[in-house]
Amino acid sequence: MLFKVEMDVNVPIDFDKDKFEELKAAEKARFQELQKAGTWRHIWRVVGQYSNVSIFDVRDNSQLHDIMMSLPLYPFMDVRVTALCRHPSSLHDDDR
Ligand SMILES: O=C(O)CC1=CCC(=O)O1
Repeated sequence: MLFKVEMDVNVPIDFDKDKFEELKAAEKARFQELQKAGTWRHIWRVVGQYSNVSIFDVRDNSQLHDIMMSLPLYPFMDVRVTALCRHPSSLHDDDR
């Protein structure tokens, strides 16, 4: 199942900088693990914002939920999830 996930990262101005760098490194490692597995298919930065738009390919809603809960930066995120399905005109067989 495919989902568009929009993540806005909001870090309190007085949050410990070293701790935040640790969380960012952990987030990057988790992202790259999921990207290699094909689960986190795409990510784009939203220009001018500490936000991204991502496409996830997961088994079901529960798997996406568990992944989101596992993200090190999750406590700082506002997240919007949109379920996607294949467009009938798509040339890509894996759009489902
Ligand atoms: O930088 C972000 O938008 C948050 C994030 C998601 C994956 C990653 O490496 O950083």
